[in-house]
Amino acid sequence: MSKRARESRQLTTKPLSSQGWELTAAAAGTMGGPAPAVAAPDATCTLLPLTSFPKNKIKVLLLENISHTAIEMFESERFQIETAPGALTEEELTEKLRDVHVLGIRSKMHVSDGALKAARRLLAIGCFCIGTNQVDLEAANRRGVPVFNAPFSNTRSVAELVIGEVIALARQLGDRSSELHRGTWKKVAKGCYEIRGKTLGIVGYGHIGSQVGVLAEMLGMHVKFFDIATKMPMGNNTAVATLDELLQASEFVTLHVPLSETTTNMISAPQLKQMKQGSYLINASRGSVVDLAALAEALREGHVAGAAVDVYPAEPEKNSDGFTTELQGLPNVILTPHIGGSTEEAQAAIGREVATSLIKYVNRGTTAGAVNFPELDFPQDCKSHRILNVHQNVPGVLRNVNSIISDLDVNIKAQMNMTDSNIGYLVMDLDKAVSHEVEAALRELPTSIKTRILY
Ligand SMILES: NC(=O)c1ccc[n+]([C@@H]2O[C@H](COP(=O)([O-])OP(=O)(O)OC[C@H]3O[C@@H](n4cnc5c(N)ncnc54)[C@H](O)[C@@H]3O)[C@@H](O)[C@H]2O)c1
Ligand SMILES: O=C(O)CC[C@@H](O)C(=O)O
Repeated sequence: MSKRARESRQLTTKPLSSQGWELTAAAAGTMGGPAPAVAAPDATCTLLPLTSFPKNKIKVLLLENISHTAIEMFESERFQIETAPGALTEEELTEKLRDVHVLGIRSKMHVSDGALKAARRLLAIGCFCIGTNQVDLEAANRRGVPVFNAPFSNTRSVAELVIGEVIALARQLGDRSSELHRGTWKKVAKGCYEIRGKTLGIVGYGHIGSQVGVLAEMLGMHVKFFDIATKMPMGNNTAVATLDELLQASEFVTLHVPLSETTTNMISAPQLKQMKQGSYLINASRGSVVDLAALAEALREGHVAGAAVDVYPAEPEKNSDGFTTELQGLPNVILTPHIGGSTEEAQAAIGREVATSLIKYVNRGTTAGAVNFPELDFPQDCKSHRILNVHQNVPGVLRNVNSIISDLDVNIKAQMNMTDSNIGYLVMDLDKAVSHEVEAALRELPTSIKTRILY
């Protein structure tokens, strides 16, 4: 008998008694909203507690004005909730994360490996937005923390803003409006155009880019796109082979790529030179995709006739903070404070979507939709007791885990393990509850990163 097996013989199974916090069907039903909340347990599920941890000890920290729809869902779960309107400094976040289980952020809050290291209790991070570049995803993965986002809840809002900006740039609306606010009546047609028949070039033809393409075509524009992946063209949109080809063919260029090594400064002086004389640039992706100094120069020279910019390489953490950019004061430049996805509809939908993912992970260990983690969505048998083990992806982990379990008086009802290049994620359902000593034995395995027993 192995040493581990001998040790595990002393471990016990344990009847679930008053330690369990029972999620009643009524409580689950109050989550509300059109998006599916955590599925209500069926009637038989009330025979066993669905979680073996006191839910009111789960601490949720929500930064950057996350929608009330998310707050209501966490409240229904009876989690403790703390909110703050803006992002924190790294030091403030590191301090706060020491006893937080769930962190919710939007695009401003940078989550570094240093902050994650101190976050010993952190179970999951929710980015209540599309972009996840603000989080060190690799570090979160290595530390066993899945990161969730809302991949398309604000897609339409961004696409509509971009279409509005195409028209606003073509008609110099920003300048005309500011002039009238200052009392200057300047009725001109020079340099103002219809968008019908013009070419819109889309860089990055994913969720947002393709939606913009559909709307632009409905307004009579020709639409071309460039993407590093092969994409199915919508309607009469056509793919081009290179970024230069797109820039040379378009009156309007709009950017919809994620921030990455390949997209940082992808529009800089050489690319701006490739754009047509008198064309327009729109950036509602990420600030560092465009070299703003080069854009300012192209605007001053008149080579670019206007620009609409929603995102900046450095953005203020709070609404009250000051802001400067080299684009301020230039003609026909529309500046917006990163509001592409900021509509009532989008924020409410994002709140529900990301809160649902986080609650499912806390309550059941479901990682479907995580952007940095092996994805497991394991059917729930309400009479099972679930163990979750995030571990290093090395040989022998299952052997060691099973040697702890196999000497107990329990049946393994189901077991699923998914791995990526760094970590593995094991979900195991047992027919009986096991004691905290078993949990501790699993946690102490040298390969274990995070271990939880749910119910
Ligand atoms: N302004 C806002 O408020 C706001 C709101 C939502 C999203 N965003 C930003 O928009 C980005 C795009 O969102 P999405 O939902 O369309 O993402 P998506 O993942 O659906 O699409 C991105 C597309 O870009 C392509 N791509 C990646 N690298 C490329 C490269 N080097 N050259 C050409 N194409 C490349 C991908 O293949 C993909 O098709 C997000 O990552 C986010 O940063 C901004
Ligand atoms: O809400 C935000 O802070 C940013 C939204 C947007 O940039 C996104 O990535 O979804």
